[in-house]
Amino acid sequence: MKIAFLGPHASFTQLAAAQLFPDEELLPQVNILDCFIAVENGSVDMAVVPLENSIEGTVSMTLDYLYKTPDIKIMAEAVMPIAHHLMVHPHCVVEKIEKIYSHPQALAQSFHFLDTNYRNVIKQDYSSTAAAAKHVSENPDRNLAAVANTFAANLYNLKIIERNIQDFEQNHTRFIVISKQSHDYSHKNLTLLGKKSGLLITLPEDHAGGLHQVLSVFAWRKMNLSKIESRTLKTGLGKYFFFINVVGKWESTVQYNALEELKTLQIKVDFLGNYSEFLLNS
Ligand SMILES: O=C(O)C(=O)Cc1ccccc1
Repeated sequence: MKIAFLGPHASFTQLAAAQLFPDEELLPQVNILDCFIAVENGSVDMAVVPLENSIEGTVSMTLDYLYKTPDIKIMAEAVMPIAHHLMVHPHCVVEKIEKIYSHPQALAQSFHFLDTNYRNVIKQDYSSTAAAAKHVSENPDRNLAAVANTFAANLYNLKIIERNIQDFEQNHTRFIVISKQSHDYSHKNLTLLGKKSGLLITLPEDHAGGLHQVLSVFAWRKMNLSKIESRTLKTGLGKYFFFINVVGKWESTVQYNALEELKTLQIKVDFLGNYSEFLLNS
């Protein structure tokens, strides 16, 4: 099987993909959109992309493309502890660092550290932490730094000058496996954290109690929600869709009835699947 991931090699997403798919062909993509395109056009069977971080919140690009591609479903979810390190080329003069590159989520997760210690240094968004590390390694004549993981430091021959720079000790990222097939993915060697289902909800129009109606469909069936996130529809200010996670594996008739009730209320539902959540190593 072919599995796309947000690359290049040694990105956090690759570390997740390698644990989820140790025996499959992993194909690095330049950005999250390319992961979705590869699944959409069938050049890969699945892709692994980041969905949410415990410090910085949702990866909005992933949520947006899940919404835009209703035939792409979630097959599994995996949670991985994240540690960020500041790294430079061995020739770098640390006192003269002019720019720090990383994925926007990594820069945000290390914001206070970087703001305190490198206040006057430009922070530059890059497509991934590993791409930032690669860029630093390819520009040895400039005094650049990257925020990335130890695998990237080793692969791109960079020197770690500050370890564990994330602002909070507890730092976890949730990755999802996306595919055009919706069956539940299982993995016998990974720790199973639980089962859940995912839905994207769009209300027909803005009216009093609209969201309450949606929530009541789950509430009276005692379906416990573990996440509800609103995201702009990009059709004007104040217009949103909702990403919802329901905890546990639900009896199919209960789930079917809940989805039917939402449709009766003229609520647009994209059911993303029933899937397992795994714990990964850092
Ligand atoms: O940039 C990476 O390496 C990624 O895989 C995305 C990401 C960024 C920061 C924390 C977790 C995942």
